Amino acid sequence: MYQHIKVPATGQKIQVKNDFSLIVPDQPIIPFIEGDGIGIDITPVMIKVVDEAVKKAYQGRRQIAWMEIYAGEKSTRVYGEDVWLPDETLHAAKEFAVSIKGPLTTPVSGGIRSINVALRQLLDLYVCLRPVRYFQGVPSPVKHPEKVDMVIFRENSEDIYAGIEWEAGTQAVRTVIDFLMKDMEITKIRFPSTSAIGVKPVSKEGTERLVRKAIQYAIDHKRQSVTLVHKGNIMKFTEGAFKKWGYAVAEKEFGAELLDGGPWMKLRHESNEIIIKDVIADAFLQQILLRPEEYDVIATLNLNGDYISDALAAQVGGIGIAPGANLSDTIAIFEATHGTAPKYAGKDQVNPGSLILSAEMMLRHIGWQEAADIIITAMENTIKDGMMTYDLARLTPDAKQVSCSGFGDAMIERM
Ligand SMILES: NC(=O)C1=CN([C@@H]2O[C@H](COP(=O)(O)OP(=O)(O)OC[C@H]3O[C@@H](n4cnc5c(N)ncnc54)[C@H](OP(=O)(O)O)[C@@H]3O)[C@@H](O)[C@H]2O)C=CC1
Ligand SMILES: O=C(O)CCC(=O)C(=O)O
Ligand SMILES: [Mg+2]
Repeated sequence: MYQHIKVPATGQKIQVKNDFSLIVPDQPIIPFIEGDGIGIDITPVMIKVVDEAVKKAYQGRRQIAWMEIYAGEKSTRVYGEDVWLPDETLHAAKEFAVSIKGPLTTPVSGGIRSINVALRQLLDLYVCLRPVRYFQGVPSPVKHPEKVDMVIFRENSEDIYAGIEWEAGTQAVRTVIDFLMKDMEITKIRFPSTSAIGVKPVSKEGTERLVRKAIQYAIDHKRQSVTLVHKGNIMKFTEGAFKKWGYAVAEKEFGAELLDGGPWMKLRHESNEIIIKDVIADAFLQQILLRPEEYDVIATLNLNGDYISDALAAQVGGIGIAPGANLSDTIAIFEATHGTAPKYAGKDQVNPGSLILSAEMMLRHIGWQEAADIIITAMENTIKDGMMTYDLARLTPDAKQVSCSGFGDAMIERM
């Protein structure tokens, strides 16, 4: 059935029920994409750590049957030049429901469009979920990194990531600019003959489904607030509408009520009260440095979410320990927040923590909490003992610097 993907004979498929809950066999087949650049370093370490945690938690009763699927540079070697994202990779991600991936390269300016974004869009993985928390002992540029405990819900299917843009100087951009100036009577394009144009679609449906997930998460995890982060003062009909539609979801679907006359709202679920608020994106970026304790669950658009993810990751010690997940109602692909860090590729040097913590999220997603807990404790103890990869070690005077694989081994020793 598959051309290059070898389905392990020993495992079984995870199934998704009509209510979107999962039926997880004891030997689930989990597809993985190795990833470009440092993917070659971090992915094997992640698999080793996860296998050990699962072994410790379930003494052989449960085991992941890993199945390699291909995207990015490795795909072009397996399937042939120019095949960056084979159909069967998309098919496997759907069929097996839960996967994990390493980072994939996207060239700047020309060349292919992002395979990462394509995966999210083609599979309609509309939530990019990125929790940001502090691990004791990690060096941080701020005085109180422990005050950061936020969960970012980044809209993952629209905004300027839709890739609708036309290059300056082309016939296509001239057609678009002519249309804007003649038919739409736009007079504000400052340099029409040398402009490129990009389009930013933001929809009511896309906003509602994202904000719905963020509020539900806040309810399920007893969080204090959901903040809609937008630049609605400038982009009124896209980012401004995100704010308006977001509040409307809180009111209509969750029964939230205006707080002190609004626009902030509050909703009550059992004994928990959740504040729904909004903040303009630039103000948010300074406030997360000054008063991070005031922010909890964050719901935001695609580009804002991209910037915020890296900024918050830095605040708790960097992108080496920043995990994430791309989710639809039926499919999940876990991945780190960072990219391929090409200068470190193949050097066994970078921090595998982000991908390991992404796998920890994956274990929780399939209900294997015991294995996930083992990973968290091992990560905490490894860092507490001063065992760190270069990124954290260079900022920690007493650190015992370890390699990428050395960090994985140090975690396993502490399980
Ligand atoms: N989801 C994905 O697959 C993503 C892919 N990308 C792609 O990755 C490529 C490179 O992007 P770039 O902008 O350089 O961003 P990267 O995140 O790849 O790297 C930027 C810097 O972050 C640090 N870093 C990243 N990963 C780690 C790690 N695991 N451990 C320790 N430090 C780390 C390094 O800092 P230092 O130099 O200080 O040591 C590195 O130079 C691009 O093609 C981009 O499109 C980018 C983001 C996400
Ligand atoms: O697709 C890419 O190359 C970059 C993606 C990215 O920055 C992200 O997912 O945070
Ligand atoms: Mg990013």
